[in-house]
Amino acid sequence: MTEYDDVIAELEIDTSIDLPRIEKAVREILIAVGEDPDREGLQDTPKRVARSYAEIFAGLHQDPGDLLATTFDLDHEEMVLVKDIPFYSTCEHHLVPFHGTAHIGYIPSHDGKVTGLSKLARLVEIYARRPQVQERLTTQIVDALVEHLEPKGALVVVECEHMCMSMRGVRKPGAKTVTSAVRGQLREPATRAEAMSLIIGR
Ligand SMILES: Nc1nc2c(ncn2[C@@H]2O[C@H](COP(=O)(O)OP(=O)(O)OP(=O)(O)O)[C@@H](O)[C@H]2O)c(=O)[nH]1
Ligand SMILES: [Zn+2]
Repeated sequence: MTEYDDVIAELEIDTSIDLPRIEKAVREILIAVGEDPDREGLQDTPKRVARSYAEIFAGLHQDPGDLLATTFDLDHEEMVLVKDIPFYSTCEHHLVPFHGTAHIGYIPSHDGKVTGLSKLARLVEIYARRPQVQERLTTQIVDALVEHLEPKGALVVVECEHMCMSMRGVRKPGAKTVTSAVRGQLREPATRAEAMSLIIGR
């Protein structure tokens, strides 16, 4: 039994996340920026950051295959689209947040294999809760759909604001980055236009 066991259980954290090591590193960062890690307000900060990192990087230890293993046969071969899925991720270049919304559409396989709608939002979480770049987040989501649902087509659109462009660096708050990844039948202009109009027509 370690002092971290209750945290690991509460947050359902994968035990391969090394909480004491994060804590040590955060203490070092505080010293390096010129702070006193032993002053009252900062005493518990390394521990808090370790817990919060375990949460925001939990996706590194989660398998989208497990998530999408449960499918059901609905005989629905038309487009399914879940839009405006909010999420937070962490920029792998600066370790500050980027956040926004994801839109996921797919046309089920010939046998109408579909997944639960919540699983699409959970899929976003698995890939968002990692050190990320927006482009990779977008393609990982669409490729997981293709691999595990074998849809006739799939499309993912992600819109984000990056804190590394807002609070530092170029300092352009409000600038939005939009990325998309399209596979299969959704590459066809008419089908793609239908999906995009469903996303934009909010
Ligand atoms: N393509 C892409 N770039 C990103 C993403 N997140 C951050 N970046 C960019 O990564 C780049 C890193 O550039 P560097 O020159 O190595 O780092 P930097 O000196 O901190 O750059 P500035 O942010 O311009 O101050 C920056 O241009 C960021 O805007 C992302 O999700 N996708
Ligand atoms: Zn960044």
